[in-house]
Amino acid sequence: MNNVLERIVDVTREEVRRRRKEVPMADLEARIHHAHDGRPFSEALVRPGVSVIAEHKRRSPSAGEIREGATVTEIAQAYERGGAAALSVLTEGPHFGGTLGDLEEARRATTLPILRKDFIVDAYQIYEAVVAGADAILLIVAALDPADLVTLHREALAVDLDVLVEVHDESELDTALEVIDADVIGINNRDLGDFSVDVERTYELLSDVPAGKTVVSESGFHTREQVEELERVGVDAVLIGETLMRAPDPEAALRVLIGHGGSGADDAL
Ligand SMILES: O=P(O)(O)OC[C@@H](O)[C@@H](O)c1c[nH]c2ccccc12
Repeated sequence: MNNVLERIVDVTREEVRRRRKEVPMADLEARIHHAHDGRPFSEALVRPGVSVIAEHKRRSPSAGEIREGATVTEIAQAYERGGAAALSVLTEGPHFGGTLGDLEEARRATTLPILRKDFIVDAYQIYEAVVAGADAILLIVAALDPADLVTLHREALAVDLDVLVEVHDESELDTALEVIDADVIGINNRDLGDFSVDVERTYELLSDVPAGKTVVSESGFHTREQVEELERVGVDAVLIGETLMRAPDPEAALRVLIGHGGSGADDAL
């Protein structure tokens, strides 16, 4: 594992230990039975064209503060009106400024399926996700050893969550396929070791993904042309955060990226 990711994972484990003391796992388990009905996440990604998973992201280690002042409700509703297929809500606190409360708020504000975007290393976080109203979680292959990947994947499916399995290179893709036979594969164009971005990463790995898998390209997208290129090569969905969060009008920006912007709408980006 590499440095930035390693540090975030260490901090996450500490945070989970602290939260576990406040709300014991058994309490969360009891609350799962009263959790909301799920919304179909994976299904939303395989509609015709490239589906957009629009992300709520306040700040990041690479970009610093991205957008201040806007509420989750405003952003999530703008994404829904703009045509997002699903939402991603970053709930990691120390590095991304997110909370589980953000996810709860997004759930109340829209009808879209929601991905809990976080560094999931413990089953406790999966239970939290369900109780907060998530329909899917992210598992990052680079952050987990194979045994933990198997356990967490199984736990998530057992509580009816879909799982987006994130890879960044060929060996991680092999792990995702061989160890858990992942259905939904996220190719992250950003290296979580140094936060450098190269959207070519998606094209390099795509040919190694077997037919029948759902592919999501993640990170670094700014233009309609880039999204069109993904569509041409058969990528199912794209995960976009920063470009939408920085846009003066996130709804208009999303329309442009999806191709529903109309003439002269490029200014929205
Ligand atoms: O803001 P961008 O470049 O559009 O990227 C969104 C998303 O892919 C990115 O936030 C992300 C992908 N995988 C992650 C894992 C943890 C935290 C964040 C991420």
